[in-house]
Amino acid sequence: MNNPGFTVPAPRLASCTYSAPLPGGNGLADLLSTGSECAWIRFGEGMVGLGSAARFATTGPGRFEAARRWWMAATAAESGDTSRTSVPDDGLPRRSPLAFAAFAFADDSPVDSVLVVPEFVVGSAQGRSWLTWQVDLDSPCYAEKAAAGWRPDRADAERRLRGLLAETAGRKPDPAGAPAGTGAEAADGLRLTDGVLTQDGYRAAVVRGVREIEAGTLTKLVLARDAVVRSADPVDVPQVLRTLSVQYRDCWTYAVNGLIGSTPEMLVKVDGDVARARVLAGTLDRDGAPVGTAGSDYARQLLTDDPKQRHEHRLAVDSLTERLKPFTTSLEAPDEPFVLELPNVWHLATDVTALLVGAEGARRTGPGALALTEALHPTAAVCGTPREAAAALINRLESEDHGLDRGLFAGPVGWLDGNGNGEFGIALRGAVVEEEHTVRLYAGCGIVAASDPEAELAETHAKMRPMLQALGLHA
Ligand SMILES: C=C(O[C@@H]1C=C(C(=O)O)C=C[C@H]1O)C(=O)O
Repeated sequence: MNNPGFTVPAPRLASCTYSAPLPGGNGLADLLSTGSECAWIRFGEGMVGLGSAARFATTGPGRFEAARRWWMAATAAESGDTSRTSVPDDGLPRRSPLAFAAFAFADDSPVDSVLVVPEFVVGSAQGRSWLTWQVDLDSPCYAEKAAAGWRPDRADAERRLRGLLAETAGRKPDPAGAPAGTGAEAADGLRLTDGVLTQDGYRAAVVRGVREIEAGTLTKLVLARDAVVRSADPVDVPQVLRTLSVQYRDCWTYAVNGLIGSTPEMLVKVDGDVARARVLAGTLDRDGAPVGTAGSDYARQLLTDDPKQRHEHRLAVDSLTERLKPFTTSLEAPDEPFVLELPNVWHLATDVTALLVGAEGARRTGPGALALTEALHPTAAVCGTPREAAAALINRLESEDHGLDRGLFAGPVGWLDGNGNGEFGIALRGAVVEEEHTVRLYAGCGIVAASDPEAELAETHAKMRPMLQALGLHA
């Protein structure tokens, strides 16, 4: 690699992974303590990253390619001993080295897309837990030892982990000073305001979007708005994530570099030769809806049987399958969507499964998670149809008219390993921690010819509800 395309040299990562109980003996989410951890949790399982071994930041249309090249260089030292599957040998998921990642939605966003390589990754899946220690062999701490042949091992890992946990315990926010997270008192110190794209601005943008659709420029467009929560006390990010991971168990709770949330939508998951996605589009607020069986009937009537919702959903599924297909030897996407029930909303959902090309032989020759993410992002679930026309109109109606840059919102967020495996969700139902007392929330809706501005605005409220409630607001 003569011209890797980055000025700071890539690290030379080495790692060791071993079976171990979760530190502290509680659940994964309980490892979140300072707010600077990385996280990826669903149904109580997943991974939490502690500390930092290396980091890469980039912007622009080449952000995925730059990240991919940096990651290839960083993991080259360990890439000799890999098989493609993430569940090999002694039953431990082979996910090392591992980075958490978040990418900006737009090619021209000034916001950094990042790869974060935590020093420790604590993982849990199928009742097993493990620890991975990752170091940069060229960093001042290890260079001399590494030159003499040293490589990370379990004994050193355990020593280092004890040190790291003691350090972070010292930085833990004072629980007495943290917001309680529920109840009227908690809401007292919190203030919710419109963001740069106000609610009035949002209605106006939807009207203009519908007009463009009627004029035939495009078929579907996703428009977003932002809102800001300011808190008298520092925002208790670990508590917010713990709440989300418990209340939205079926969603992927994520934290990377200040981007936090719990998304129900999977852009692409690559495990060995198999790629999976969960496409969502078509939303119904559960607030005020009938409960129990009556609720399911209501959801079926207003989602499954509604041509507007079905149309919106079909466009989102097609945008994913058309772009995924060239990388696959077989692809399954049921014609009939199912209704995904979340605590705040119902969605029309389609799960897609595909077998990737290059499935023969011992090593991956087909695309990895990051290459697929680049090919698939942005789908019509968060951009529109056709993609280019929708992206241009989003730029006009959100950015030029109102100064809203989506930043990492609606971009891919997740993790990747050194073998091309990984999971990238779409960063929805989330927020960016802008500073200790301020978080900016985002939510968007698919706009089609039949869209009503007031109903779309109401839908953004429903989509912000999980984060608002986790922050302690009554929403
Ligand atoms: C854009 C968002 O959600 C997307 C839009 C949806 C819709 O318009 O029905 C549904 C799920 C997501 O694909 C969001 O949550 O902010």
